[in-house]
Amino acid sequence: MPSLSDHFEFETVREVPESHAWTSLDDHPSGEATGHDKLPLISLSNSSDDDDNTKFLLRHACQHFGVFYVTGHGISTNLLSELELQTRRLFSLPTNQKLKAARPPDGLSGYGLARISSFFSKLMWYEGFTISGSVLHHARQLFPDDYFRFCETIEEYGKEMQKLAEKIIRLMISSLGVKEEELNWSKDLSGVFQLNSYPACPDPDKAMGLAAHTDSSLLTILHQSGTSGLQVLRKEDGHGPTRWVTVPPVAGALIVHVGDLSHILSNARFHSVLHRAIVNRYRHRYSMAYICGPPPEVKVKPLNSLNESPVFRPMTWPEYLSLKGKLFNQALHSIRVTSDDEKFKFMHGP
Ligand SMILES: C=C1C[C@]23C[C@@]1(O)CC[C@H]2[C@@]12CCC[C@@](C)(C(=O)O1)[C@H]2[C@@H]3C(=O)O
Ligand SMILES: O=C(O)CCC(=O)C(=O)O
Ligand SMILES: [Fe+2]
Repeated sequence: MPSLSDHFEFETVREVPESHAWTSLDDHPSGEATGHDKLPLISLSNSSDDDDNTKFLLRHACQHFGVFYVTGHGISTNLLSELELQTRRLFSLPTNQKLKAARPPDGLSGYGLARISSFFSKLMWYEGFTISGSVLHHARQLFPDDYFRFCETIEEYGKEMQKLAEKIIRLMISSLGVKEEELNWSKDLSGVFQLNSYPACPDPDKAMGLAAHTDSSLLTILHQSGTSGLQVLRKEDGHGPTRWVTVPPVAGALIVHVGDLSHILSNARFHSVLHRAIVNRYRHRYSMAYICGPPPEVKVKPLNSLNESPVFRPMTWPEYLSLKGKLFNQALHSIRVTSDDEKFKFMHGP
């Protein structure tokens, strides 16, 4: 299994070593979005909770794309630039300094390889930093003499993200005709930060930035530095051949991924979409994700007011994360209610 000792100084290598050479990058053709594949761009600037047009667009995006851009989100350009600056600052530290804040083997927070590395025999062209809970502890480990600005930026961004996530989730739920009250925990969302770094790579056709996955969140709000790299797996026009479609940075827009928990809440009307990050020959790329989930004790299950039989079993976020840690991209499928469960309910009651 890959470990932190597999870290190396990406900037110093002239070719992709065997340990990082992937053969599966061409599993599907890759390209720019065209025609019907163009990702939805939704403005939130004038949307109140009863804005039917925004809800219609959101519902369409969540059902047919699983990913969309939002503008009019209210996050200032200054804050986004500062976040990017602090992210660059973190990853530019010498490796031994970053390793002082290494994520422990079973821990949630800290610096490390992609968490999904254990499912692959090759390593990714990637370094990540996860912040769950207080940022202060990590900031002190990383920047012992000068951690104030880092903490301040993460805290300020966290507050803004929580407000934005709450707004989008409320709109998504009410776009399904479900009363907000059913989600009585929507004001207590929890959030995890994921800072991602993809150094420039001498042979990008051989290296994988972040392998294909769906997010285990309700939704993930992503800001990418000005370099392309994110791709989503799409079927052309919803039913044609499958291909990797690039999601380029759009000035002023944030990207929202529908996570597995929204897939569950919506009883599979909304789709968490497979996505990955590829790397660039010349440019070091960064992305900053706010991973938003329900309060840890809440059992997430298909919404009652959808009035249909639930196709997923109830599960808390921590339980789902632990399942994902074992089954990776099969986790969602594994909690689908099977016809055997239905038979059991029929014979023994719910
Ligand atoms: C809350 C979480 C979701 C995540 C695993 C984690 O515990 C913290 C990091 C998240 C992340 C970010 C990069 C991609 C991803 C698949 C990974 O390896 O770590 C996601 C995880 C996820 O959404 O399942
Ligand atoms: O870097 C990216 O664009 C993708 C990051 C991502 O998928 C994640 O943080 O979950
Ligand atoms: Fe992701």
